[in-house]
Amino acid sequence: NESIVIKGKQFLVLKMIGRGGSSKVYQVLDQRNQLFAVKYVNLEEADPQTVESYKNEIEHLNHLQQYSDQIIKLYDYEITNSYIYMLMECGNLDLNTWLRNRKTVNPLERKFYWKNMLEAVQTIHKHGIVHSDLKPANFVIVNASLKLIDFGIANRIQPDVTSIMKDSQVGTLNYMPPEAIKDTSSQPGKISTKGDVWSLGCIMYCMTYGKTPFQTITNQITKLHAIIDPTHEIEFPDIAEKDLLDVLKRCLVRNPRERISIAELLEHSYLKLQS
Ligand SMILES: Cn1cc(Nc2nc(NC3CCCCC3)c3c(C#N)c[nH]c3n2)cn1
Repeated sequence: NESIVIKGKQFLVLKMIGRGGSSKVYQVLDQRNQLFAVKYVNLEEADPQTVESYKNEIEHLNHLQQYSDQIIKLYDYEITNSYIYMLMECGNLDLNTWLRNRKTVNPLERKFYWKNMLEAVQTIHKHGIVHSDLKPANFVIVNASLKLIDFGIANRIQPDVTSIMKDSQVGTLNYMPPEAIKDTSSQPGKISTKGDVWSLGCIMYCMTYGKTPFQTITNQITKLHAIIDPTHEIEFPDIAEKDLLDVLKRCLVRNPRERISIAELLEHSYLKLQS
């Protein structure tokens, strides 16, 4: 097995967890047999703007460590002109893989994961960051809680055609809010924090009904039209947890101004622990 040296510390690579474009994530062991995740980014094919976006993401990740336990721990990092190494805490599994493998979700587990996701996203919003591309692969399960692993700031380095995009959920439209599609200015920064609420609502919809609201529409253009079409009613099959049904309906409101906020979701009766 190969080893990686970060800031003079040696790590033994156990396996590659995932890869996307020019970045790879490894599961590694340090000398004391502690488990870590190392994200490696090859900067050789990255343009200056992309390098800057990665540095920006790392600075924010480093800064937000202190504000919430629902942000992945970043222990160290090394940036050179040709690569980036980020030494982070290692999750047991990402939420996308976990959702795919689980047929049914335990209601209490779902409620706890929802609280974790809200807290993570509230933390980045409080520091002026809107993710705008939230999906299950952005969260990992560490012991019993969910942690956010990226803020959607770093550009996806255009992969060389040979690289197999195993990064499971790159480019999925299933979590995209209507305003991001309709936003004629198409300035990403223009999307408010309410866009992340829509995406979180799609994740919770999937944890409730086993699929995202528009997953059955396979044609991407038809899907985009359905997301923005007010006459296309999203189905909410009846469930025992009426509070959860209310959460889903309030997150999946097409008008961002009428959509529930993160702060209101954290006060919602669904999160009150009795039941
Ligand atoms: C499948 N699986 C995932 C883990 N754990 C894990 N995956 C991480 N990224 C994964 C890369 C592939 C796509 C899904 C996220 C990171 C991480 C970053 N970035 C920081 N810590 C992590 N821990 C164990 N199995």
